[in-house]
Amino acid sequence: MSTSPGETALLLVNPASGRGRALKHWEATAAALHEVGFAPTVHITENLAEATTRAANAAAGSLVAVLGGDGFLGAAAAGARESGAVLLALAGGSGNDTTRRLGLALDPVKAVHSIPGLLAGDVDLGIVNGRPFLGVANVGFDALANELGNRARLNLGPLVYLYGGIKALWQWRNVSFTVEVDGKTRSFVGWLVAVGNAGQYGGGLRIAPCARVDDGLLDVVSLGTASIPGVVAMFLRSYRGTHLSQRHVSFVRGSEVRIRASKPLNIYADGELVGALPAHIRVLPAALKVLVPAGSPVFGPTC
Ligand SMILES: Nc1ncnc2c1ncn2[C@@H]1O[C@H](COP(=O)(O)OP(=O)(O)OP(=O)(O)O)[C@@H](O)[C@H]1O
Repeated sequence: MSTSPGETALLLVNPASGRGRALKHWEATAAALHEVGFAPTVHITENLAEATTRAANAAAGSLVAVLGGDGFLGAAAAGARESGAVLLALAGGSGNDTTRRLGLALDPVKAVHSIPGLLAGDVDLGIVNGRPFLGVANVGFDALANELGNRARLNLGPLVYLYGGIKALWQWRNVSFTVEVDGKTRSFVGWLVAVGNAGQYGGGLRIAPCARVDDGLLDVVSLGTASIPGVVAMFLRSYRGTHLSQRHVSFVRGSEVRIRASKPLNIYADGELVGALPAHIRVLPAALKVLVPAGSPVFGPTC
């Protein structure tokens, strides 16, 4: 992205992200924005909705740098979609999965210094029950792990999701899911349904490893009646994205997804609680512009 001296930019900071990680880094991040030619206005937000409003009120084509986690980034993306502002994801959260998946530096200062070499790519936005998301919408065992991780008292960084997953293994009981993808319905008993846009969650789990943000499609990955060792194996393999060929894992791509379950379950998106099933998930192709490095892993052919 080319910049001219004194160019306006917003820096949105979630003081709660990463249990204080964003707060720790915002001053150095603002200074780095100055160094690359911006005159940033900093907003330390009061809540998630403020990220949406601030990004929605930004000038079209202006930079909105988002220092927070996946949930905060998703909220800002919802606003940038309305204004036409260009988003920069800065890792200030616990998992920072979408920032990682886009291929950006995890050090916010380094990411800002890389701006002159970044490109503004058109990125799809997922919408689950009316709420926009960039990364993954998920329901089942992984959503329970997310919920239990959010309740952890200790500051565990990305390990918070591992902690949540271990706790969830003892609590989860398989459910009967009905999943419709572009009109084709499948019912199965199992562990989870994850709908990927950027496709990564949980601090490094590439649950939908073939997901691209520029294909106008969602990658739907389900896990059926695997044993506990089978589930653990799947999650371990998902760090490398090699789990799709595993028994009980199914993968289908489409633009509209409906999910129901045999008992009340909550669906999460970008690590945030959306609400209860049923869920209707769709994709808005090329909905917003996001800064990415050339050769970003979620643009162009993946697998
Ligand atoms: N002042 C605030 N501004 C914005 N969000 C806030 C604020 N206080 C608490 N939150 C909560 O922060 C959560 C979003 O956190 P965020 O995604 O930025 O970080 P994280 O959960 O630590 O990281 P990750 O999602 O990458 O694992 C939301 O649930 C939101 O309600």
